[in-house]
Amino acid sequence: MAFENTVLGTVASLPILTSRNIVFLACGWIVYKLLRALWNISPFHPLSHIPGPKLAAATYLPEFWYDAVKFGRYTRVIEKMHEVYGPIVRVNPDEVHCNDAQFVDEIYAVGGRKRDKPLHQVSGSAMEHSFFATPDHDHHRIRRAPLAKFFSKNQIAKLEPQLQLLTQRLCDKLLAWSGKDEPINTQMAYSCFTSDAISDYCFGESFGFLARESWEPNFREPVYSLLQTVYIFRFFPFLKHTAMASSWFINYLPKDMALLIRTLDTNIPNQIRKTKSEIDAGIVRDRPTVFGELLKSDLPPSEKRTERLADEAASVLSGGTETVSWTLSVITYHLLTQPEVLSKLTEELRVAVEDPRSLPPWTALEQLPYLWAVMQEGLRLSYGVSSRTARVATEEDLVYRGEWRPAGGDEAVKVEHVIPRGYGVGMSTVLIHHDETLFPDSHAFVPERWLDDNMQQNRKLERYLLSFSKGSRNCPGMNLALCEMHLALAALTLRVFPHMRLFETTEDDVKYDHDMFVPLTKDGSKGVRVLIV
Ligand code: HEM
Repeated sequence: MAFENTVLGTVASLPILTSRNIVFLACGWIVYKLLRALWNISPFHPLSHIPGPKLAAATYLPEFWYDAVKFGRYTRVIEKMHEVYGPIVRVNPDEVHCNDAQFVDEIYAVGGRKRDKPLHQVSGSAMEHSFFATPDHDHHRIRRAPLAKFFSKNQIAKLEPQLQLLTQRLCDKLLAWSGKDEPINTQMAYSCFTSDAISDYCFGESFGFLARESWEPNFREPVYSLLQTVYIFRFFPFLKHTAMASSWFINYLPKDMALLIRTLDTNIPNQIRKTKSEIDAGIVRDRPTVFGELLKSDLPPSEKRTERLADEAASVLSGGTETVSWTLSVITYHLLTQPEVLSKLTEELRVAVEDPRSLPPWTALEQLPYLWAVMQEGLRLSYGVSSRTARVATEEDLVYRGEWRPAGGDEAVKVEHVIPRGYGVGMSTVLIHHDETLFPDSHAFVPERWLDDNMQQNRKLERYLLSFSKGSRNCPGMNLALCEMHLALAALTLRVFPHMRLFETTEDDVKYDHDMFVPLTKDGSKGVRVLIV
Protein backbone atom coordinates (compact mmCIF):
# COMPACT_ATOMS: atom_id res chain seq x y z
CA MET A 1 0.00 0.00 0.00
CA ALA A 2 2.81 2.32 0.97
CA PHE A 3 4.57 1.37 -2.29
CA GLU A 4 1.40 2.05 -4.34
CA ASN A 5 0.91 5.41 -2.66
CA THR A 6 4.47 6.34 -3.46
CA VAL A 7 4.14 5.28 -7.13
CA LEU A 8 0.78 6.99 -7.61
CA GLY A 9 2.07 10.04 -5.85
CA THR A 10 5.09 10.13 -8.14
CA VAL A 11 2.97 9.70 -11.30
CA ALA A 12 0.53 12.41 -10.18
CA SER A 13 3.37 14.73 -9.46
CA LEU A 14 4.78 14.42 -13.02
CA PRO A 15 4.18 17.87 -14.47
CA ILE A 16 2.54 16.66 -17.71
CA LEU A 17 0.26 14.06 -16.11
CA THR A 18 -2.09 16.43 -14.32
CA SER A 19 -5.77 15.48 -14.29
CA ARG A 20 -6.48 18.52 -16.43
CA ASN A 21 -4.07 17.33 -19.11
CA ILE A 22 -5.49 13.81 -19.02
CA VAL A 23 -9.04 15.14 -19.59
CA PHE A 24 -7.71 17.37 -22.34
CA LEU A 25 -5.98 14.43 -24.06
CA ALA A 26 -9.09 12.23 -23.78
CA CYS A 27 -11.28 14.98 -25.27
CA GLY A 28 -8.74 15.50 -28.05
CA TRP A 29 -8.80 11.79 -28.85
CA ILE A 30 -12.63 11.72 -28.96
CA VAL A 31 -12.75 14.80 -31.21
CA TYR A 32 -10.14 13.21 -33.50
CA LYS A 33 -12.17 10.00 -33.74
CA LEU A 34 -15.36 11.96 -34.47
CA LEU A 35 -13.67 13.98 -37.19
CA ARG A 36 -12.23 10.75 -38.65
CA ALA A 37 -15.72 9.19 -38.68
CA LEU A 38 -17.15 12.27 -40.41
CA TRP A 39 -14.39 12.16 -43.02
CA ASN A 40 -15.01 8.43 -43.56
CA ILE A 41 -18.65 9.02 -44.50
CA SER A 42 -18.10 12.29 -46.32
CA PRO A 43 -18.51 12.40 -50.12
CA PHE A 44 -14.78 13.18 -50.35
CA HIS A 45 -13.70 9.77 -49.03
CA PRO A 46 -12.45 7.55 -51.92
CA LEU A 47 -14.85 4.76 -50.87
CA SER A 48 -17.89 7.04 -50.44
CA HIS A 49 -19.60 5.60 -53.53
CA ILE A 50 -19.48 2.00 -52.22
CA PRO A 51 -22.83 0.97 -50.71
CA GLY A 52 -23.14 -0.31 -47.15
CA PRO A 53 -24.32 0.67 -43.67
CA LYS A 54 -23.20 4.14 -42.59
CA LEU A 55 -21.91 3.00 -39.20
CA ALA A 56 -19.57 0.44 -40.79
CA ALA A 57 -18.32 3.09 -43.22
CA ALA A 58 -17.75 5.57 -40.40
CA THR A 59 -16.02 3.39 -37.80
CA TYR A 60 -14.60 -0.03 -37.00
CA LEU A 61 -17.16 -0.42 -34.20
CA PRO A 62 -19.50 -2.93 -35.93
CA GLU A 63 -16.53 -5.14 -36.87
CA PHE A 64 -15.12 -4.84 -33.36
CA TRP A 65 -18.46 -5.73 -31.82
CA TYR A 66 -19.15 -8.80 -33.96
CA ASP A 67 -15.61 -10.13 -34.33
CA ALA A 68 -13.86 -9.20 -31.10
CA VAL A 69 -16.71 -9.01 -28.58
CA LYS A 70 -19.18 -11.56 -29.97
CA PHE A 71 -16.23 -13.51 -31.41
CA GLY A 72 -15.92 -14.22 -35.10
CA ARG A 73 -19.47 -13.29 -36.10
CA TYR A 74 -18.93 -10.47 -38.58
CA THR A 75 -19.03 -12.79 -41.61
CA ARG A 76 -22.74 -13.47 -41.02
CA VAL A 77 -23.38 -9.73 -40.73
CA ILE A 78 -21.51 -9.14 -43.99
CA GLU A 79 -23.66 -11.81 -45.62
CA LYS A 80 -26.77 -9.84 -44.62
CA MET A 81 -25.21 -6.58 -45.91
CA HIS A 82 -24.88 -8.23 -49.35
CA GLU A 83 -28.57 -9.15 -49.30
CA VAL A 84 -29.46 -5.49 -48.77
CA TYR A 85 -26.76 -3.59 -50.68
CA GLY A 86 -25.63 -5.93 -53.49
CA PRO A 87 -22.45 -7.79 -54.42
CA ILE A 88 -20.05 -5.01 -53.35
CA VAL A 89 -20.29 -3.49 -49.85
CA ARG A 90 -18.12 -1.37 -47.59
CA VAL A 91 -17.53 -3.34 -44.39
CA ASN A 92 -15.30 -0.90 -42.53
CA PRO A 93 -13.89 2.55 -43.27
CA ASP A 94 -11.05 1.14 -45.40
CA GLU A 95 -12.29 -2.16 -46.78
CA VAL A 96 -14.71 -3.43 -49.38
CA HIS A 97 -16.19 -6.92 -49.50
CA CYS A 98 -17.24 -8.72 -52.66
CA ASN A 99 -19.67 -11.60 -52.90
CA ASP A 100 -19.32 -12.48 -56.54
CA ALA A 101 -17.01 -15.37 -57.45
CA GLN A 102 -16.53 -13.96 -60.97
CA PHE A 103 -14.31 -11.25 -59.42
CA VAL A 104 -11.87 -13.72 -57.80
CA ASP A 105 -9.04 -13.30 -60.30
CA GLU A 106 -9.12 -9.51 -60.00
CA ILE A 107 -8.84 -9.51 -56.21
CA TYR A 108 -6.42 -12.42 -55.79
CA ALA A 109 -4.33 -11.67 -58.83
CA VAL A 110 -1.17 -13.30 -60.18
CA GLY A 111 1.24 -12.36 -62.95
CA GLY A 112 3.13 -9.47 -61.41
CA ARG A 113 0.03 -7.56 -60.31
CA LYS A 114 0.91 -6.32 -56.85
CA ARG A 115 -1.29 -7.24 -53.93
CA ASP A 116 -0.57 -6.04 -50.39
CA LYS A 117 -2.47 -7.31 -47.38
CA PRO A 118 -4.33 -4.70 -45.31
CA LEU A 119 -2.40 -3.81 -42.17
CA HIS A 120 -5.56 -4.15 -40.11
CA GLN A 121 -5.85 -7.82 -41.05
CA VAL A 122 -2.22 -8.82 -40.60
CA SER A 123 -1.97 -7.07 -37.25
CA GLY A 124 -4.15 -9.89 -35.86
CA SER A 125 -1.32 -12.37 -36.37
CA ALA A 126 0.97 -13.16 -33.46
CA MET A 127 3.58 -14.29 -36.02
CA GLU A 128 4.28 -10.81 -37.26
CA HIS A 129 7.61 -11.60 -38.97
CA SER A 130 6.22 -14.41 -41.09
CA PHE A 131 5.48 -13.92 -44.78
CA PHE A 132 1.85 -14.68 -44.01
CA ALA A 133 1.73 -11.47 -41.95
CA THR A 134 3.87 -9.35 -44.27
CA PRO A 135 1.68 -6.60 -45.76
CA ASP A 136 3.98 -5.32 -48.50
CA HIS A 137 3.84 -7.26 -51.78
CA ASP A 138 7.56 -7.12 -52.61
CA HIS A 139 8.72 -7.96 -49.10
CA HIS A 140 6.25 -10.85 -49.05
CA ARG A 141 7.73 -12.21 -52.30
CA ILE A 142 11.28 -12.10 -50.89
CA ARG A 143 10.20 -13.99 -47.80
CA ARG A 144 7.90 -16.49 -49.48
CA ALA A 145 9.99 -17.57 -52.49
CA PRO A 146 12.73 -19.58 -50.72
CA LEU A 147 10.22 -21.39 -48.56
CA ALA A 148 7.57 -22.04 -51.20
CA LYS A 149 9.98 -24.05 -53.34
CA PHE A 150 10.02 -26.79 -50.68
CA PHE A 151 6.33 -27.35 -51.30
CA SER A 152 6.42 -27.84 -55.08
CA LYS A 153 4.98 -31.09 -56.44
CA ASN A 154 8.48 -32.46 -57.07
CA GLN A 155 9.64 -31.77 -53.53
CA ILE A 156 6.53 -33.32 -52.04
CA ALA A 157 7.09 -36.42 -54.17
CA LYS A 158 10.48 -36.79 -52.43
CA LEU A 159 8.75 -36.54 -49.04
CA GLU A 160 6.10 -39.09 -49.98
CA PRO A 161 7.75 -42.23 -48.50
CA GLN A 162 7.69 -40.52 -45.10
CA LEU A 163 4.05 -39.49 -45.58
CA GLN A 164 3.13 -43.05 -46.58
CA LEU A 165 4.72 -44.29 -43.37
CA LEU A 166 2.84 -41.78 -41.21
CA THR A 167 -0.44 -42.64 -42.99
CA GLN A 168 -0.08 -46.30 -42.03
CA ARG A 169 0.90 -45.32 -38.50
CA LEU A 170 -2.29 -43.24 -38.22
CA CYS A 171 -4.42 -46.20 -39.40
CA ASP A 172 -2.64 -48.64 -37.05
CA LYS A 173 -3.15 -46.35 -34.09
CA LEU A 174 -6.85 -45.83 -34.88
CA LEU A 175 -7.38 -49.58 -35.29
CA ALA A 176 -5.63 -50.19 -31.98
CA TRP A 177 -8.62 -48.38 -30.40
CA SER A 178 -10.86 -51.25 -31.52
CA GLY A 179 -13.26 -52.31 -28.81
CA LYS A 180 -12.38 -49.44 -26.50
CA ASP A 181 -15.33 -47.50 -25.14
CA GLU A 182 -13.38 -44.27 -25.37
CA PRO A 183 -14.45 -42.11 -28.37
CA ILE A 184 -11.73 -40.51 -30.50
CA ASN A 185 -11.97 -36.93 -31.70
CA THR A 186 -11.00 -37.31 -35.36
CA GLN A 187 -9.60 -33.80 -35.62
CA MET A 188 -7.23 -34.57 -32.79
CA ALA A 189 -6.22 -37.89 -34.36
CA TYR A 190 -5.70 -36.42 -37.83
CA SER A 191 -3.87 -33.46 -36.31
CA CYS A 192 -1.31 -35.88 -34.80
CA PHE A 193 -0.73 -37.18 -38.34
CA THR A 194 -0.43 -33.75 -40.00
CA SER A 195 1.72 -32.20 -37.28
CA ASP A 196 4.09 -35.18 -37.28
CA ALA A 197 4.40 -34.74 -41.05
CA ILE A 198 5.04 -31.00 -41.11
CA SER A 199 7.37 -30.95 -38.08
CA ASP A 200 9.45 -33.70 -39.62
CA TYR A 201 9.73 -31.82 -42.90
CA CYS A 202 10.53 -28.51 -41.22
CA PHE A 203 13.16 -29.71 -38.76
CA GLY A 204 13.95 -33.34 -39.59
CA GLU A 205 12.37 -34.42 -36.30
CA SER A 206 8.71 -35.13 -35.99
CA PHE A 207 6.73 -34.18 -32.89
CA GLY A 208 6.18 -37.92 -32.53
CA PHE A 209 2.51 -37.63 -31.56
CA LEU A 210 1.45 -40.74 -33.49
CA ALA A 211 4.08 -42.80 -31.72
CA ARG A 212 2.59 -42.01 -28.30
CA GLU A 213 0.02 -44.16 -26.53
CA SER A 214 -2.74 -41.55 -26.47
CA TRP A 215 -3.91 -38.79 -28.81
CA GLU A 216 -2.83 -36.12 -26.39
CA PRO A 217 -0.81 -33.97 -26.16
CA ASN A 218 -1.01 -32.70 -29.72
CA PHE A 219 -0.38 -29.49 -31.62
CA ARG A 220 -4.07 -28.65 -31.92
CA GLU A 221 -4.35 -26.79 -28.64
CA PRO A 222 -1.42 -24.41 -29.26
CA VAL A 223 -2.82 -23.65 -32.73
CA TYR A 224 -6.28 -22.92 -31.39
CA SER A 225 -4.83 -20.79 -28.57
CA LEU A 226 -2.93 -18.87 -31.22
CA LEU A 227 -6.02 -18.32 -33.33
CA GLN A 228 -8.13 -17.27 -30.38
CA THR A 229 -6.15 -14.06 -30.12
CA VAL A 230 -6.59 -13.02 -33.78
CA TYR A 231 -9.50 -10.59 -33.35
CA ILE A 232 -8.25 -9.01 -30.15
CA PHE A 233 -4.76 -8.45 -31.59
CA ARG A 234 -6.34 -7.03 -34.76
CA PHE A 235 -7.79 -4.18 -32.72
CA PHE A 236 -5.12 -3.96 -30.02
CA PRO A 237 -1.85 -5.03 -31.71
CA PHE A 238 0.25 -3.78 -28.78
CA LEU A 239 -1.22 -6.62 -26.69
CA LYS A 240 0.86 -9.07 -28.75
CA HIS A 241 4.03 -7.78 -27.18
CA THR A 242 2.51 -7.61 -23.72
CA ALA A 243 1.39 -11.23 -24.07
CA MET A 244 4.81 -12.37 -25.20
CA ALA A 245 6.50 -10.48 -22.37
CA SER A 246 4.32 -12.42 -19.97
CA SER A 247 6.56 -15.47 -20.37
CA TRP A 248 8.12 -14.30 -17.07
CA PHE A 249 4.97 -15.25 -15.19
CA ILE A 250 3.87 -18.05 -17.50
CA ASN A 251 3.01 -20.38 -14.63
CA TYR A 252 0.30 -18.01 -13.45
CA LEU A 253 -1.44 -17.64 -16.84
CA PRO A 254 -4.51 -19.56 -18.09
CA LYS A 255 -3.51 -22.95 -19.58
CA ASP A 256 -4.18 -22.01 -23.23
CA MET A 257 -2.31 -18.72 -23.04
CA ALA A 258 0.63 -20.38 -21.30
CA LEU A 259 0.76 -23.07 -23.97
CA LEU A 260 0.69 -20.47 -26.72
CA ILE A 261 3.50 -18.44 -25.20
CA ARG A 262 5.59 -21.52 -24.45
CA THR A 263 5.19 -22.68 -28.06
CA LEU A 264 5.96 -19.33 -29.67
CA ASP A 265 8.48 -18.01 -27.22
CA THR A 266 10.39 -21.11 -26.24
CA ASN A 267 9.77 -24.33 -28.17
CA ILE A 268 9.89 -23.05 -31.75
CA PRO A 269 12.82 -20.62 -31.28
CA ASN A 270 14.73 -23.48 -29.60
CA GLN A 271 14.11 -25.64 -32.64
CA ILE A 272 15.51 -22.89 -34.91
CA ARG A 273 18.56 -22.45 -32.64
CA LYS A 274 19.15 -26.21 -32.70
CA THR A 275 18.99 -26.26 -36.51
CA LYS A 276 21.46 -23.34 -36.60
CA SER A 277 23.93 -25.05 -34.30
CA GLU A 278 23.72 -28.29 -36.30
CA ILE A 279 24.66 -26.35 -39.43
CA ASP A 280 27.51 -24.61 -37.58
CA ALA A 281 28.73 -27.99 -36.32
CA GLY A 282 28.66 -29.38 -39.89
CA ILE A 283 26.01 -32.01 -39.09
CA VAL A 284 24.30 -33.14 -42.30
CA ARG A 285 20.89 -34.82 -42.15
CA ASP A 286 19.89 -37.63 -44.57
CA ARG A 287 17.06 -35.50 -45.94
CA PRO A 288 17.17 -31.72 -46.34
CA THR A 289 14.82 -29.89 -43.97
CA VAL A 290 12.89 -26.72 -44.75
CA PHE A 291 14.48 -24.60 -42.05
CA GLY A 292 17.94 -26.10 -42.49
CA GLU A 293 17.84 -25.08 -46.16
CA LEU A 294 16.38 -21.66 -45.34
CA LEU A 295 19.25 -21.00 -42.95
CA LYS A 296 21.72 -21.96 -45.68
CA SER A 297 19.90 -19.93 -48.35
CA ASP A 298 20.99 -16.53 -49.65
CA LEU A 299 18.29 -14.70 -47.71
CA PRO A 300 19.80 -11.55 -46.17
CA PRO A 301 21.01 -12.05 -42.56
CA SER A 302 18.20 -9.84 -41.21
CA GLU A 303 15.72 -12.35 -42.64
CA LYS A 304 17.51 -15.23 -40.91
CA ARG A 305 17.20 -13.90 -37.36
CA THR A 306 15.94 -16.56 -34.93
CA GLU A 307 13.03 -14.34 -33.98
CA ARG A 308 11.91 -14.02 -37.60
CA LEU A 309 12.40 -17.64 -38.58
CA ALA A 310 10.57 -18.72 -35.43
CA ASP A 311 7.55 -16.73 -36.63
CA GLU A 312 7.87 -18.34 -40.04
CA ALA A 313 8.04 -21.79 -38.47
CA ALA A 314 5.00 -21.08 -36.28
CA SER A 315 3.07 -19.98 -39.33
CA VAL A 316 4.02 -23.05 -41.38
CA LEU A 317 3.44 -25.47 -38.50
CA SER A 318 0.05 -24.00 -37.65
CA GLY A 319 -0.96 -23.55 -41.30
CA GLY A 320 0.00 -27.15 -41.97
CA THR A 321 -1.88 -28.97 -39.24
CA GLU A 322 -5.43 -27.93 -38.39
CA THR A 323 -6.54 -27.09 -41.92
CA VAL A 324 -5.80 -30.59 -43.20
CA SER A 325 -7.13 -32.34 -40.11
CA TRP A 326 -10.34 -30.30 -40.19
CA THR A 327 -10.91 -31.09 -43.88
CA LEU A 328 -10.33 -34.80 -43.24
CA SER A 329 -12.74 -34.69 -40.29
CA VAL A 330 -15.46 -33.06 -42.38
CA ILE A 331 -14.98 -35.72 -45.07
CA THR A 332 -15.04 -38.50 -42.45
CA TYR A 333 -18.35 -37.22 -41.07
CA HIS A 334 -20.00 -37.10 -44.49
CA LEU A 335 -18.70 -40.50 -45.56
CA LEU A 336 -19.90 -42.14 -42.36
CA THR A 337 -23.36 -40.56 -42.67
CA GLN A 338 -23.72 -41.34 -46.38
CA PRO A 339 -22.99 -45.07 -46.85
CA GLU A 340 -23.75 -44.89 -50.59
CA VAL A 341 -20.99 -42.31 -51.09
CA LEU A 342 -18.59 -44.32 -48.95
CA SER A 343 -19.32 -47.49 -50.89
CA LYS A 344 -18.72 -45.79 -54.27
CA LEU A 345 -15.40 -44.51 -52.98
CA THR A 346 -14.47 -47.91 -51.54
CA GLU A 347 -15.30 -49.61 -54.82
CA GLU A 348 -13.10 -47.24 -56.80
CA LEU A 349 -10.22 -47.62 -54.37
CA ARG A 350 -10.44 -51.42 -54.22
CA VAL A 351 -9.84 -51.56 -57.96
CA ALA A 352 -6.95 -49.09 -57.87
CA VAL A 353 -5.18 -50.19 -54.69
CA GLU A 354 -3.78 -53.69 -54.47
CA ASP A 355 -2.61 -53.47 -50.88
CA PRO A 356 -3.93 -50.66 -48.65
CA ARG A 357 -0.78 -50.96 -46.54
CA SER A 358 1.30 -50.01 -49.54
CA LEU A 359 -0.56 -47.30 -51.41
CA PRO A 360 0.09 -46.17 -54.98
CA PRO A 361 1.78 -42.76 -55.23
CA TRP A 362 -0.27 -39.59 -54.78
CA THR A 363 0.07 -38.78 -58.50
CA ALA A 364 -1.79 -42.05 -59.28
CA LEU A 365 -4.40 -41.56 -56.56
CA GLU A 366 -5.25 -38.05 -57.69
CA GLN A 367 -6.33 -39.44 -61.07
CA LEU A 368 -9.18 -41.41 -59.45
CA PRO A 369 -12.29 -39.37 -60.28
CA TYR A 370 -14.47 -40.25 -57.30
CA LEU A 371 -11.68 -39.83 -54.74
CA TRP A 372 -10.90 -36.47 -56.32
CA ALA A 373 -14.57 -35.45 -56.22
CA VAL A 374 -14.88 -36.42 -52.54
CA MET A 375 -11.77 -34.35 -51.80
CA GLN A 376 -13.07 -31.30 -53.67
CA GLU A 377 -16.41 -31.50 -51.88
CA GLY A 378 -14.64 -31.90 -48.54
CA LEU A 379 -12.49 -28.86 -49.24
CA ARG A 380 -15.57 -26.88 -50.26
CA LEU A 381 -17.42 -27.65 -47.03
CA SER A 382 -14.41 -27.15 -44.77
CA TYR A 383 -13.61 -23.73 -46.31
CA GLY A 384 -9.90 -23.39 -45.39
CA VAL A 385 -9.91 -19.87 -43.97
CA SER A 386 -13.54 -18.94 -43.41
CA SER A 387 -13.23 -15.31 -42.39
CA ARG A 388 -12.66 -12.72 -45.10
CA THR A 389 -9.13 -12.21 -46.37
CA ALA A 390 -8.57 -9.01 -48.29
CA ARG A 391 -5.94 -7.79 -50.72
CA VAL A 392 -4.92 -4.26 -51.60
CA ALA A 393 -4.23 -3.47 -55.26
CA THR A 394 -1.50 -0.87 -55.06
CA GLU A 395 -0.98 0.01 -58.72
CA GLU A 396 -4.39 -0.15 -60.36
CA ASP A 397 -8.02 0.59 -59.56
CA LEU A 398 -10.24 -2.49 -59.76
CA VAL A 399 -13.40 -2.23 -61.80
CA TYR A 400 -16.26 -4.48 -60.78
CA ARG A 401 -19.08 -5.12 -63.26
CA GLY A 402 -21.83 -7.56 -62.42
CA GLU A 403 -25.50 -8.17 -61.95
CA TRP A 404 -27.60 -8.41 -58.84
CA ARG A 405 -31.17 -9.39 -58.14
CA PRO A 406 -32.35 -7.43 -55.07
CA ALA A 407 -34.56 -9.37 -52.63
CA GLY A 408 -38.18 -9.21 -53.80
CA GLY A 409 -37.17 -7.71 -57.17
CA ASP A 410 -38.00 -9.55 -60.40
CA GLU A 411 -35.30 -8.03 -62.56
CA ALA A 412 -31.54 -8.26 -62.23
CA VAL A 413 -29.90 -4.84 -62.06
CA LYS A 414 -26.49 -3.99 -63.44
CA VAL A 415 -23.88 -3.03 -60.85
CA GLU A 416 -20.60 -1.22 -61.57
CA HIS A 417 -18.09 0.05 -59.02
CA VAL A 418 -14.52 1.26 -59.14
CA ILE A 419 -12.54 0.15 -56.10
CA PRO A 420 -9.70 2.63 -55.82
CA ARG A 421 -6.13 1.41 -55.43
CA GLY A 422 -4.81 1.44 -51.89
CA TYR A 423 -7.98 0.04 -50.29
CA GLY A 424 -8.59 -3.53 -49.16
CA VAL A 425 -11.06 -5.71 -51.01
CA GLY A 426 -11.76 -9.29 -50.08
CA MET A 427 -14.09 -12.24 -50.20
CA SER A 428 -15.25 -14.86 -47.71
CA THR A 429 -14.91 -18.47 -48.76
CA VAL A 430 -17.80 -19.41 -46.55
CA LEU A 431 -20.12 -17.17 -48.61
CA ILE A 432 -18.77 -18.06 -52.08
CA HIS A 433 -18.94 -21.80 -51.36
CA HIS A 434 -22.65 -21.44 -50.63
CA ASP A 435 -23.45 -19.47 -53.76
CA GLU A 436 -26.45 -21.51 -54.90
CA THR A 437 -25.97 -20.52 -58.53
CA LEU A 438 -22.57 -22.25 -58.51
CA PHE A 439 -23.20 -25.01 -55.98
CA PRO A 440 -26.92 -25.87 -55.92
CA ASP A 441 -28.08 -27.43 -52.62
CA SER A 442 -24.82 -26.03 -51.35
CA HIS A 443 -25.04 -27.36 -47.79
CA ALA A 444 -25.27 -30.96 -48.98
CA PHE A 445 -22.16 -33.10 -49.50
CA VAL A 446 -22.49 -34.16 -53.14
CA PRO A 447 -19.21 -35.37 -54.75
CA GLU A 448 -21.11 -35.90 -58.04
CA ARG A 449 -21.23 -32.13 -58.64
CA TRP A 450 -17.51 -32.40 -59.43
CA LEU A 451 -18.00 -35.11 -62.08
CA ASP A 452 -19.20 -34.81 -65.68
CA ASP A 453 -21.73 -37.03 -67.45
CA ASN A 454 -19.05 -39.68 -67.99
CA MET A 455 -18.20 -39.61 -64.28
CA GLN A 456 -14.84 -38.02 -65.04
CA GLN A 457 -13.30 -35.04 -63.21
CA ASN A 458 -15.16 -31.84 -64.09
CA ARG A 459 -12.69 -29.07 -63.46
CA LYS A 460 -14.97 -26.16 -64.39
CA LEU A 461 -15.98 -25.52 -60.80
CA GLU A 462 -12.40 -25.47 -59.52
CA ARG A 463 -12.21 -21.78 -60.34
CA TYR A 464 -14.69 -21.08 -57.56
CA LEU A 465 -13.10 -23.29 -54.95
CA LEU A 466 -11.34 -20.83 -52.66
CA SER A 467 -10.25 -23.18 -49.86
CA PHE A 468 -6.57 -22.64 -50.67
CA SER A 469 -7.21 -19.02 -51.71
CA LYS A 470 -5.86 -17.81 -55.07
CA GLY A 471 -3.10 -15.66 -56.50
CA SER A 472 0.28 -14.64 -55.17
CA ARG A 473 -0.69 -15.17 -51.53
CA ASN A 474 -2.49 -18.47 -51.94
CA CYS A 475 -1.61 -21.45 -49.78
CA PRO A 476 1.97 -22.56 -50.42
CA GLY A 477 1.28 -25.86 -48.62
CA MET A 478 -1.38 -26.97 -51.09
CA ASN A 479 0.64 -29.85 -52.59
CA LEU A 480 1.62 -31.17 -49.19
CA ALA A 481 -2.00 -30.92 -48.04
CA LEU A 482 -3.33 -32.69 -51.13
CA CYS A 483 -0.74 -35.45 -50.90
CA GLU A 484 -1.50 -36.03 -47.19
CA MET A 485 -5.23 -36.02 -47.80
CA HIS A 486 -5.15 -38.42 -50.77
CA LEU A 487 -2.96 -40.91 -48.91
CA ALA A 488 -4.89 -40.64 -45.66
CA LEU A 489 -8.30 -40.85 -47.28
CA ALA A 490 -7.35 -43.87 -49.39
CA ALA A 491 -5.90 -45.76 -46.42
CA LEU A 492 -8.68 -44.75 -44.01
CA THR A 493 -11.38 -45.79 -46.49
CA LEU A 494 -9.91 -49.22 -47.06
CA ARG A 495 -8.53 -49.96 -43.62
CA VAL A 496 -10.36 -47.97 -40.95
CA PHE A 497 -13.78 -46.72 -42.09
CA PRO A 498 -15.24 -50.26 -42.19
CA HIS A 499 -14.64 -50.31 -38.39
CA MET A 500 -15.43 -46.67 -37.61
CA ARG A 501 -18.79 -45.49 -36.18
CA LEU A 502 -19.82 -41.95 -35.32
CA PHE A 503 -20.24 -41.30 -31.60
CA GLU A 504 -22.76 -38.63 -30.52
CA THR A 505 -21.92 -36.54 -33.59
CA THR A 506 -24.44 -34.59 -35.63
CA GLU A 507 -24.24 -32.19 -38.56
CA ASP A 508 -23.84 -29.34 -36.06
CA ASP A 509 -20.38 -30.73 -35.30
CA VAL A 510 -19.16 -29.98 -38.82
CA LYS A 511 -21.40 -27.11 -39.83
CA TYR A 512 -19.90 -23.61 -39.95
CA ASP A 513 -21.21 -21.34 -37.23
CA HIS A 514 -18.61 -18.60 -36.75
CA ASP A 515 -14.94 -17.84 -37.37
CA MET A 516 -11.68 -17.89 -35.56
CA PHE A 517 -9.97 -17.16 -38.89
CA VAL A 518 -10.67 -20.85 -39.54
CA PRO A 519 -14.27 -22.12 -39.35
CA LEU A 520 -15.78 -22.99 -36.00
CA THR A 521 -18.90 -24.97 -35.22
CA LYS A 522 -21.55 -24.13 -32.59
CA ASP A 523 -20.22 -23.40 -29.11
CA GLY A 524 -20.20 -26.55 -27.05
CA SER A 525 -19.59 -28.89 -30.00
CA LYS A 526 -17.22 -31.72 -29.10
CA GLY A 527 -16.16 -32.26 -32.70
CA VAL A 528 -16.45 -35.35 -34.88
CA ARG A 529 -16.12 -38.26 -32.46
CA VAL A 530 -15.90 -41.90 -33.42
CA LEU A 531 -15.60 -45.37 -31.95
CA ILE A 532 -13.63 -48.16 -33.55
CA VAL A 533 -15.56 -51.43 -33.43
C1 HEM B 1 -6.47 -28.38 -46.41
C2 HEM B 1 -5.33 -27.77 -46.14
C3 HEM B 1 -5.08 -26.29 -46.22
C4 HEM B 1 -5.94 -25.27 -46.50
C5 HEM B 1 -7.43 -25.37 -46.80
C6 HEM B 1 -5.18 -24.04 -46.46
C7 HEM B 1 -5.69 -22.79 -46.72
C8 HEM B 1 -4.95 -21.62 -46.80
C9 HEM B 1 -5.47 -20.33 -47.19
C10 HEM B 1 -6.91 -20.03 -47.55
C11 HEM B 1 -4.44 -19.45 -47.16
C12 HEM B 1 -4.50 -17.93 -47.48
C13 HEM B 1 -4.72 -17.16 -46.20
C14 HEM B 1 -4.90 -15.68 -46.44
O1 HEM B 1 -5.42 -15.27 -47.46
O2 HEM B 1 -4.52 -14.92 -45.54
C15 HEM B 1 -3.28 -20.17 -46.73
C16 HEM B 1 -2.04 -19.60 -46.56
C17 HEM B 1 -0.99 -20.29 -46.04
N1 HEM B 1 -0.91 -21.65 -45.79
FE1 HEM B 1 -2.36 -23.01 -46.08
N2 HEM B 1 -3.88 -24.34 -46.14
C18 HEM B 1 -3.78 -25.70 -46.00
C19 HEM B 1 -2.64 -26.42 -45.73
C20 HEM B 1 -1.42 -25.86 -45.50
C21 HEM B 1 -0.22 -26.60 -45.27
C22 HEM B 1 -0.08 -28.13 -45.26
C23 HEM B 1 0.76 -25.70 -45.02
C24 HEM B 1 2.19 -26.02 -44.71
C25 HEM B 1 3.15 -25.67 -45.41
C26 HEM B 1 0.17 -24.36 -45.14
C27 HEM B 1 0.84 -23.17 -44.96
C28 HEM B 1 0.33 -21.92 -45.30
C29 HEM B 1 1.10 -20.68 -45.22
C30 HEM B 1 2.54 -20.54 -44.73
C31 HEM B 1 0.27 -19.65 -45.69
C32 HEM B 1 0.60 -18.16 -45.86
C33 HEM B 1 0.79 -17.86 -47.35
C34 HEM B 1 1.07 -16.40 -47.70
O3 HEM B 1 0.66 -15.51 -46.97
O4 HEM B 1 1.72 -16.17 -48.72
N3 HEM B 1 -1.14 -24.51 -45.43
N4 HEM B 1 -3.60 -21.50 -46.53
